[in-house]
Amino acid sequence: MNGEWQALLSTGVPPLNRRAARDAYVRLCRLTKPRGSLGRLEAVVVRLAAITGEPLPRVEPASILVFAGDHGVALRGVSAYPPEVTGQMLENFRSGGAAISVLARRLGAELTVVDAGVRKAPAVSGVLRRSLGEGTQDITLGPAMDRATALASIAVGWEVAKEALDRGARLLVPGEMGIGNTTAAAAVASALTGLSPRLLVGRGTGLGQEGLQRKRAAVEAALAANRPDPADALDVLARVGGFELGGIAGAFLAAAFHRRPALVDGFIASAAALLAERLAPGARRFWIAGHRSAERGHRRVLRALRLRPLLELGLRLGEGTGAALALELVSAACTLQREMATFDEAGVSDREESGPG
Ligand SMILES: O=C(O)c1ccc[n+]([C@@H]2O[C@H](COP(=O)([O-])O)[C@@H](O)[C@H]2O)c1
Ligand SMILES: Cc1cc2nc[nH]c2cc1C
Repeated sequence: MNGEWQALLSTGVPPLNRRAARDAYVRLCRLTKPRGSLGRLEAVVVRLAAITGEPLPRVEPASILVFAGDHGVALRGVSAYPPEVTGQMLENFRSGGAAISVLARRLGAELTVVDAGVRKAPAVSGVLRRSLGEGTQDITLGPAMDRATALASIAVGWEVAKEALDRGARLLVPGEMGIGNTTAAAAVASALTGLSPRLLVGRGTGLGQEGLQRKRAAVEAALAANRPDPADALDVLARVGGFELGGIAGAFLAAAFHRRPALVDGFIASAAALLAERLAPGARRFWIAGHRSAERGHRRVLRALRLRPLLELGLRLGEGTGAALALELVSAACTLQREMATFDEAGVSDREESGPG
């Protein structure tokens, strides 16, 4: 278990490739458009070049990795849906009926579904079995898992991501499924940022006012019962996190250490990204925030990550859906960089360097 990833982690996050970033920028300036007129798409291309070392970056094939895990705290009325939905959705992901399955097909992206610790996983083929238990323990009473299991959950994510990269994936989209996981993600985010649970607890799958109060109390109870150490991200994951959060964190780390971009999805994926950034400071520079979800705390978690989302569509689904939608734009940005004509090629006059007269 203490494999490649822990050795790499100790070497620190690799540097960005400034030369490739500069070459990408120079080409963007030569393309037939007013300078800077593709706005944030230009920043995306420059960032992808810096990450991959390729001035003409490509993001296809992309690989979507959905990590599923259950949460003991889900039995405390903190979600609008019953906990068995997590396991039931595994079959739906696999058979192609879930939102992320549809988006993956549209994008021509590979979709890998990982059982990282679902309580009653259906016996279906096509789901990677990497289960670390039948859901976490109830975090309002004690730790979600022990420290060794938290490490193992990160290793699962790293290994699944590494396998996708070895199959040729050029970009990763880590997503998740887990009834109750916005409670765990809020506790993780509160522990890591020091912000009050009040600012980070939202309605998740659609809780009413009473449920929201219960959920806030549950997060406060979890933090009081566990006292996670904010300076030790692994402790935070073990005490108030979840198996799928660890998996996502591992996938984000694998992307950064192998110089591949990853897109950040919603609130849970962002809390996991913050865990990963605390484990390997600077890894955030290898990730692009896809979408800001409607979940209350997401803006603050993105701010802690210093990432600005490409989209704000009000989704609150998870699974990687917001990031998958952003991938359409990221992919378009790369195609523009590769296929647009330069001023020279098209015989179009470039701008005057010094003003008229
Ligand atoms: O990604 C988000 O921002 C997001 C916001 C709200 C809900 N979700 C999804 O809904 C589930 C968690 O919601 P809950 O209410 O059960 O904590 C989990 O499966 C997530 O994928 C996801
Ligand atoms: C049906 C359903 C699908 C989901 N996908 C991610 N979270 C979810 C929560 C529910 C309830």
